[in-house]
Amino acid sequence: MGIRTGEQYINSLRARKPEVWLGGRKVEDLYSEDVFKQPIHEIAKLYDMQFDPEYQDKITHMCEETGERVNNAFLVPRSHEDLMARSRLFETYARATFGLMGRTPDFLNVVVTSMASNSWFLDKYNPDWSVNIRNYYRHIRDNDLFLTHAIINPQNDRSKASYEQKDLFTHLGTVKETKDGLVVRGAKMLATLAPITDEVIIYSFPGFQPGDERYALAFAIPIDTPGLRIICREPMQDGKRSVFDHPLASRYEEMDAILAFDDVSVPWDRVFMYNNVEAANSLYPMTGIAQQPAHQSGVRGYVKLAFATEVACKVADSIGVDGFLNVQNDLGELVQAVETIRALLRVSEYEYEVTKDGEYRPAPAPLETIRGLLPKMYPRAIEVMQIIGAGGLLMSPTGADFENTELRPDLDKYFGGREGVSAEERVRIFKLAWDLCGEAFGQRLLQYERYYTGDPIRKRAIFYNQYKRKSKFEMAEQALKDTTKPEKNLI
Ligand SMILES: Cc1cc2nc3c(=O)[nH]c(=O)nc-3n(C[C@H](O)[C@H](O)[C@H](O)COP(=O)(O)OP(=O)(O)OC[C@H]3O[C@@H](n4cnc5c(N)ncnc54)[C@H](O)[C@@H]3O)c2cc1C
Repeated sequence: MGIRTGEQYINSLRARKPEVWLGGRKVEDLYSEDVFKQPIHEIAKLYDMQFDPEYQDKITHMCEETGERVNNAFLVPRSHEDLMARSRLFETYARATFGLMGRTPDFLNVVVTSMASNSWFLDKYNPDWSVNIRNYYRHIRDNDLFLTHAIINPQNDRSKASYEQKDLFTHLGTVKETKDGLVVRGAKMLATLAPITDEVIIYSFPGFQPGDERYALAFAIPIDTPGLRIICREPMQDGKRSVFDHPLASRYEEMDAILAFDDVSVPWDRVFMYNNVEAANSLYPMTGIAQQPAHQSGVRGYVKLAFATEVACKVADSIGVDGFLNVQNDLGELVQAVETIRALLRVSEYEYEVTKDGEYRPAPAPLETIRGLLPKMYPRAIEVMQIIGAGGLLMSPTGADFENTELRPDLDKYFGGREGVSAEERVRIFKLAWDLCGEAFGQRLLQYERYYTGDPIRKRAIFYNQYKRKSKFEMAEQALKDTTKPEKNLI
């Protein structure tokens, strides 16, 4: 089949019935549920872009294996141009949602592409596993599927291993093998957008110890597999808020969920590994599934930071405060942050690595640097927006107020901005800002930037340790040598 339209994506959602729990009730018809309607349409728009002549060549390509047109997320990069083709996809999708939706289909499709193209390392454990992941890659590529993933154990007692928790199956683990596959039980989190995806893929960060065998597993199943329960967090919006009052929250809510597996059967051909601590710990380093998706996340994060910066600038301009030195200083800082991330992205794309199998990967150090900087830069952009918007952020009337003819003259008079900025224009700008910096929706966006791919503190510690292993500290050593020379040699 190759690329799907938005309508085909929606039809496949309507055809299945995953077990989704929302606010204490089971969702009967996902598509009619207000909370999900608009996000479904935002994802559908991305699918439709694949057919739009303006974007098609930017974000899709002809698959060599099938001769069909497929998304660039399924491209195994064999040249610098391939890397840039992916980059174009990431940026096009990110711009379509202002970087506010992190788990658009490209994210996990890149993960699976990386896993499949590097799955050879699994052969020494079980050759079926690498065959399964390659076939799975073909399945999602050729049907243009949308995946969620859950790689983290629920936060129960982090001071203990999975097998030491109160119940052996609090964290997702293998219960038994049958002739048809594995039976798994327990929970994983934090599956963003799970209710409106086609499939879920399960794997984990490294760090397994002997004793963790039953938890060392990776597999993928359809999201409506019997026994899989999707427990959603409280929605940040009810799906009924007006686009005027909540221009971003009303459209880009990415629902997050815990996945509870109640003796779920995973067919053998969907098992990518199990019961093997060494294989599970090798998955990240051997397959590039940190690097390739970090490219998507870096581009998306760049777009999101650039968007937040633009909104902060518009707020300042609309009330005529951007002539003040302190405001210019804050906004200049944000623009420089955006430029820093853009430069790091370019370095990662131009100082690429090539694996021994000829796969091109963006350079990891600049991507990890983005990963370390954005959890500081994005909250700072939000803080600057709050500081500049000040009291006005709280003082926006509603769209309904603007429609009231009795009230409207007052609004036009008291809510107008600097010369040339009407009341409605100023209020619209401030509402954009409030969704980002005041609403629960905006707080989630901030938390996402901190944690979307692991703990930034531990990630930076790993980054430092890698640097320490590689670095010979040559300049410092040279300077030390110089100071041991007799003084006369120093002139
Ligand atoms: C909005 C959002 C969306 C997300 N989407 C997804 C998704 O789609 N799929 C997915 O799989 N995951 C997703 N994540 C989850 C994300 O991967 C985790 O939040 C992240 O890995 C951190 O894990 P945690 O939340 O369990 O925090 P924890 O690991 O429990 O950390 C809590 C605190 O304790 C500290 N801490 C914990 N353990 C240690 C330790 N061993 N050493 C030192 N300090 C420690 C941490 O520094 C942190 O301050 C998402 C997260 C967010 C916030």
